[in-house]
Amino acid sequence: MENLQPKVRIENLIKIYGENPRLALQMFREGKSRDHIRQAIGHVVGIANVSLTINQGELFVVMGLSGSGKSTLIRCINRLNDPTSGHIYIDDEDIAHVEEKRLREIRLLKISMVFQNFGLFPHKTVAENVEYGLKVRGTDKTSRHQKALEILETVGLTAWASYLPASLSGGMQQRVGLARALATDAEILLMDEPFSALDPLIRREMQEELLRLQKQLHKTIVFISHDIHEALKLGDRIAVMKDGSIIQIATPEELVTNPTDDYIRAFIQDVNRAQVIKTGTIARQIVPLILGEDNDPSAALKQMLHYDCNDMYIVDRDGKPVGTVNRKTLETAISQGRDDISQLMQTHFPQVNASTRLENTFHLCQQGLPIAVVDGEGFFKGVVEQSDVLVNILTMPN
Ligand SMILES: Nc1ncnc2c1ncn2[C@@H]1O[C@H](COP(=O)(O)OP(=O)(O)OP(=O)(O)O)[C@@H](O)[C@H]1O
Repeated sequence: MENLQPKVRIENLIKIYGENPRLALQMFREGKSRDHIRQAIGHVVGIANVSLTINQGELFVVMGLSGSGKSTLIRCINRLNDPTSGHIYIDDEDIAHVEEKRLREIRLLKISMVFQNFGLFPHKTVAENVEYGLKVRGTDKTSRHQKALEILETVGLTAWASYLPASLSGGMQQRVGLARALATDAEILLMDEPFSALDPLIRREMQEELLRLQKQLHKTIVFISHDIHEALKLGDRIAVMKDGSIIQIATPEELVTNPTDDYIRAFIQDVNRAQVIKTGTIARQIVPLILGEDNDPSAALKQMLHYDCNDMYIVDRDGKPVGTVNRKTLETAISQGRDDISQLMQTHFPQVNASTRLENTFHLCQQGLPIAVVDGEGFFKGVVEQSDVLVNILTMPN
């Protein structure tokens, strides 16, 4: 992501549950362990000194096993849980220390929380349900109805606007709930395991729906999940929690390629890495030959020897790949005194976008040539060899 703008900044957050959190806080600061504090005075350190920044427009997943502190963390962001110590800045305003009145305004205007069952009102129509968030924010009737219809169209439920939720299937009701959360003007969405009660098929549908809507809406989303596959699919970044602390914050790719410890490794051991790693990440950066400029076969051969490759890419003057040249072909051409590379070029070659996951690059390996990796505009970014693809799919990181 470019131009990262912090939206939520958490600094040294500590949340302790119990009668006397100050005493427990003191013990914690003296270096007593979470277990020790629980055994000694029965207090639970829910969040044990967490700092992190969530950027504007980011879908930030908080993942961890049951009891690791995910809900506690997300509930501190809108102060459903009062932090014991630390700061939570939302747009540079410390929500941990604002007065009640301002807190209510922030909750109303900036933050929307989505729970597991979405809690639709059974006696309100689908449209009225979607409008609800806007209604409590004081949006007038015409505008909120208009907005509700727009968002219902986005989730493909326009025809159901005047029905009661009970007339819709479970999956459709979930979509209404999601539409309601997204229809509010809240810039920050806190989603606490919203899809975990759904059957796998609907769950996948909802995940895709969320990703699709997020592309249009660019909300800042904090999404809790205990499912690594969901986290990897949805998250721009993922924070992995354990015992109230954050063990690693990383992009999905970093997490599967560079886990920091055994706890993370255990999480990712069953992950299909090919579905996560982008081809661009493993591309080798090489300087290709430029058509019309690098015409000398001997110089080209030298370049190939430098990279120790058998096939070299040729790009046009804009930097887009146009073909490859083979080492043997070059050697033969040199021995025959031929000197124009464009005559030796093979114009059929495999090409893939840098953001393509390895699982969709795999089939290109069969062509026997290194694969040209290009960016969104088609400019040459590097190559991947068949062996690069296989090694990255098959090898677990250390
Ligand atoms: N109201 C509470 N009173 C006392 N302890 C609590 C309270 N809420 C949470 N805890 C404790 O804080 C720790 C973190 O709980 P939290 O609910 O944040 O974890 P979680 O990762 O969201 O778990 P789950 O996935 O099961 O919802 C746990 O040890 C839990 O027992």
